[in-house]
Amino acid sequence: MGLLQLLKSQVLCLLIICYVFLASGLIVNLLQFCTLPLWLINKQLARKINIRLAYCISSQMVATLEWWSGTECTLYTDPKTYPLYGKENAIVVLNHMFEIDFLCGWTFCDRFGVLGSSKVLAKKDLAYVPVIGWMWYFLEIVFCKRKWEEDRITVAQSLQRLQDYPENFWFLLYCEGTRFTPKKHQISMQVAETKGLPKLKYHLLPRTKGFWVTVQNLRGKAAAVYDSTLNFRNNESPTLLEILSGKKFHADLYVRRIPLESIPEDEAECAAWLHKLYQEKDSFQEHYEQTGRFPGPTLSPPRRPWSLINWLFWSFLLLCPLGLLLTQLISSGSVFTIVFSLVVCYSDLTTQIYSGSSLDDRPD
Ligand SMILES: CC/C=C\C/C=C\C/C=C\C/C=C\C/C=C\C/C=C\CCC(=O)SCCNC(=O)CCNC(=O)[C@H](O)C(C)(C)COP(=O)(O)OP(=O)(O)OC[C@H]1O[C@@H](n2cnc3c(N)ncnc32)[C@H](O)[C@@H]1OP(=O)(O)O
Ligand SMILES: CCCCCCCCCCCCCCCCCC(=O)OC[C@@H](O)COP(=O)(O)O
Repeated sequence: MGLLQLLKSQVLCLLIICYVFLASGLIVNLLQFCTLPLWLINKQLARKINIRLAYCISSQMVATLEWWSGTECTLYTDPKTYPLYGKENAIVVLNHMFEIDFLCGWTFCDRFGVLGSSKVLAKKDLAYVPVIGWMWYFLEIVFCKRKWEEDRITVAQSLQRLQDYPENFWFLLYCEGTRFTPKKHQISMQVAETKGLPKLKYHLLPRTKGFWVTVQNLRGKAAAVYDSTLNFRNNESPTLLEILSGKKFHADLYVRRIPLESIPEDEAECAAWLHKLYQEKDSFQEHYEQTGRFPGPTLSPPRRPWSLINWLFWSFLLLCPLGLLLTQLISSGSVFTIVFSLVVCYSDLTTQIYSGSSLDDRPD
């Protein structure tokens, strides 16, 4: 482990990153709350302001992936459709296998200039999470209770509201509905069997209702479905904690652009279409497993400096007063200072001693 890597893996760094994220996030949430009266006067302006405010939060997580951990992202896609990305509204269908798959999605959103406005069909519980959930409320994120009797009305209504959305967005749909685990896979393949559907090896059986309602309600607004399949090199499954500790990974994303008009309108036909799509996605994963790459040409859309600039701005704004406070406390020699310093040093030390990486790095 290099010196820089060792520095990045310190608990103190993690605490600083989380402090900046939470403090800035709550400030942004407050600013978003202040835009409430504007929604009554000028809705489109309120939406545009909220897109920029949301960028302040989500781009910090993108910055940790791109600039702090240095994770690289390669896109496998048709060069003919590449110029359309970010220039049109799209429904993104992504496999849900990794803890940080949403973060890789955000990274691509940033690279194509749609990070602030991008949306997801998210479970309702996430709406109550401070910072991210509250930010989503002002971004008009679509929430579902995973109770179709209720969702069929509320999800459709939320999607209809996006018809006059003023900026381009990508709408993310995890059709599997939950993250892949062997247990969930086993159950969903039992469902596949009872429905007479072919088995999937790398995906859960997709839930078709959310896809159908999304496609139907975004017709005329979204131009295409981006069928996206994500994987990490060397069979790795990165965690958020590893990213925050500065560990580097390499993500590969395979994207196919499918015009929305080519998707059937009838619910049953649309469901059959989605099942076929997941069988194709499964074959792409099989290809990746066999060859270590997805089919087709690769492109590497460059990371942009804005996420880093935003992160540095908030860090400067929030760490300067904290630094001044700590300097004052240290010069006063209070009991709090000593106890706080000891706790931080102790936790750093124990992490170093017990973490697998430091043990692995010892000479034989
Ligand atoms: C160029 C670059 C391109 C791309 C870049 C990539 C991405 C970037 C894009 C945007 C990023 C933006 C934001 C991302 C940020 C963060 C995201 C983070 C978090 C969100 C994650 C979530 O919250 S996921 C959970 C919520 N979402 C979903 O659940 C969606 C899928 N679900 C549905 O669609 C459901 O149908 C529903 C929710 C609408 C309703 O659910 P309900 O449970 O009521 O109904 P079902 O669908 O289950 O209907 C019952 C039918 O299901 C069958 N069944 C039963 N058991 C199973 C099983 N185990 N598996 C499959 N099917 C099952 C049952 O038999 C019923 O069958 P029917 O024949 O009657 O339909
Ligand atoms: C700068 C960075 C600092 C970060 C420090 C703080 C970390 C805060 C992290 C907030 C991340 C919020 C993004 C939420 C996305 C999580 C994905 C998710 O939750 O998917 C749910 C699905 O799978 C369904 O789950 P199940 O209920 O089926 O199981």
